[in-house]
Amino acid sequence: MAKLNRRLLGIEKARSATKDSCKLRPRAAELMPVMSLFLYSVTVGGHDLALILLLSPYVIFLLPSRLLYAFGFSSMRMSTHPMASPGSYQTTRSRVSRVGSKKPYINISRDRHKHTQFCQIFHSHCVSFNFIKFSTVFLHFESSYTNYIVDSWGLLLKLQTSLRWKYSIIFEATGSVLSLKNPKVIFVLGGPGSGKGTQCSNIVEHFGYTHLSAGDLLRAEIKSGSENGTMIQNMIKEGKIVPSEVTIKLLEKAIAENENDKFLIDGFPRNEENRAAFESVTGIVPEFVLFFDCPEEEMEKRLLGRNQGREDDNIDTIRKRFRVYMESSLPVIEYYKSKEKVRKIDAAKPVEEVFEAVKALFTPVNDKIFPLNKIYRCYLGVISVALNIYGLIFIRVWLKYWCGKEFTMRSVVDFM
Ligand SMILES: Nc1ncnc2c1ncn2[C@@H]1O[C@H](COP(=O)(O)OP(=O)(O)OP(=O)(O)O)[C@@H](O)[C@H]1O
Ligand SMILES: Nc1ccn([C@H]2C[C@H](O)[C@@H](COP(=O)(O)O)O2)c(=O)n1
Repeated sequence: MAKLNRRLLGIEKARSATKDSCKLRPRAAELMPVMSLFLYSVTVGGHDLALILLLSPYVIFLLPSRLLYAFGFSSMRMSTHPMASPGSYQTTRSRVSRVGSKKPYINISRDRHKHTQFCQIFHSHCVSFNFIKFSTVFLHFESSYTNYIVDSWGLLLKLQTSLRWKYSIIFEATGSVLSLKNPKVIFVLGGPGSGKGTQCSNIVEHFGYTHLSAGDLLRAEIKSGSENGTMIQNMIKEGKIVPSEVTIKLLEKAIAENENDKFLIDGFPRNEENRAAFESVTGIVPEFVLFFDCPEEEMEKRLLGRNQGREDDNIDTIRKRFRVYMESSLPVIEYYKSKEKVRKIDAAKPVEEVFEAVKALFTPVNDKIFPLNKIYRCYLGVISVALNIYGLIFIRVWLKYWCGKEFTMRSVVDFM
């Protein structure tokens, strides 16, 4: 029970982080012109203009759904959903799927034990909400008295055990809690000792990303005394790649528990299996792959001089890691090259020079042409609103004195 509570707490945290990031969605930049037009129309422009604005597709469709989304409401339009039909469903530790179907639908996040149940859907409907679609499904469990609620965030709640059915909202996605968080992910790849960790620290400092090192997460798992600890330790000692399932679970948890939505995933994916499994489990496709290219002799020199007490920084393991890198990790880089996602950096240069090259990739094009800090951006926003209003007043005056017409939507349309 305590374990379940801890798990719930973690998911609850992920849920609030997701909601927080959603709250930021309707951007000021997006709202400003509409708000200024609206302000103008209710104060100076006349009621018919305000009415037309209120009836605009943006205000009718996008704004309410964005606001609802921001506040976590759901109900919108009902429709039928292929999944939401009576039938037999199988729940395992982390999935609910129709019996015989491989496609996972929800993250049920039950417990550590492989737990399979069979359930029957006896009522369901589907809700489409903006670009998200989820279904409300009542499940009848044939083999268990334990009932849970699974909501669209992958949240698990315990129902009264007297109830024999289960109410759940199935989020049509990849089956990961991360589907709603929709984080921005950059994979950081390169040989052992190429300087991935060093440069990630610089990126975190300058660009507000969260750094997740797959190697660090695995080492922390060993230290935590988890059941996988010994297996991970042995594999790292041998320079081998830990099974994807283990690493992905650690990454998923770290992303879900972090409030940030921008992540540098360092040292992952290390092989084709890592890559394919991560994409299919989380549904996340990287923005790009930052590839640190460095000759082996230089990497070897750096690793031998690292002095961080890492068990795998000895010449035997280093050689094994190089072999695994050439055989398993380079094909992943080739794969992303074919997708035009690789940004290659010459990592043999001194740290500062490497970071200059990295910085160029992270600096938005606008900032390169016209660097503005936040205060100047605010000024610019206020100026653009003022110009909007000024422009409208100008059109109004111009219409009245030169064309002899009142400024209504009709007169603007007639004029055009
Ligand atoms: N450009 C550089 N020039 C010289 N030394 C560097 C450079 N970048 C990093 N180093 C040093 O090389 C060592 C390895 O760097 P770092 O830990 O960043 O590599 P890594 O790619 O993250 O390694 P691993 O894959 O083993 O975790 C560190 O001691 C670091 O200080
Ligand atoms: N995706 C990954 C990342 C790392 N490992 C293991 C094997 C590596 O030798 C070790 C250290 O990683 P590093 O800190 O050098 O990035 O961790 C893995 O199995 N799978």
